[in-house]
Amino acid sequence: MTISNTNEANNGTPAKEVDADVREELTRLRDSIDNIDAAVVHMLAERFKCTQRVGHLKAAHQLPAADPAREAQQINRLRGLAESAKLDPAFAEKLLNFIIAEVIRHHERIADNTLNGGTTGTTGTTGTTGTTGATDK
Ligand SMILES: C=C(O[C@@H]1C=C(C(=O)O)C=C[C@H]1O)C(=O)O
Repeated sequence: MTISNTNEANNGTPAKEVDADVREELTRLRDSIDNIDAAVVHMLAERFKCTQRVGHLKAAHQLPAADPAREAQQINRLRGLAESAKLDPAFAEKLLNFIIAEVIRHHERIADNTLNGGTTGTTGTTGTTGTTGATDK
C-alpha cells in the first residue's frame, strides 16, 4: 500500500507516492532524531549551567574570560573522540568553537556586570543571549 507525501514545499513538483513501509521507517528514524535533539538541548543546558558558574568564579577573582590553553586541550580531545566515533573532527572542532565563543561572550558580560553592577548596559542587559546559548544569570 502507498500513501501520499503531503510535503508541498517542493518547487511545484507533484507530491510523490511513498510506500507505507518507507513512511513508517522514516517516522521511526525521525522519532529517534527528536529524542537525540532533546538530549543535545538538555546536555547543552547543563554545560551552560557549569560555564555560567565558571564565569562568576572568574569574575570574582579577576581571571580572564577566555583560556586559550584550555580550549586547545579540549579541541584536541574532542577531535580524538570524534575520530573514534567516526564523526568528522573538523565538524566537532567547529561546533566546540561555536559553543566556546558563546561562553566567552557570557563570561565577558558577567565580568562587566560584576565590575559595573550591571548598570552600563554596554554589552547588553536584556537577560538573554539572543539566538544561542543560555540565559544570563
Ligand atoms: C569554561 C571556561 O571558559 C572558556 C570557555 C571554555 C568552554 O566553553 O569549554 C573553555 C575555556 C575558556 O575559554 C573555562 O575556562 O573552563
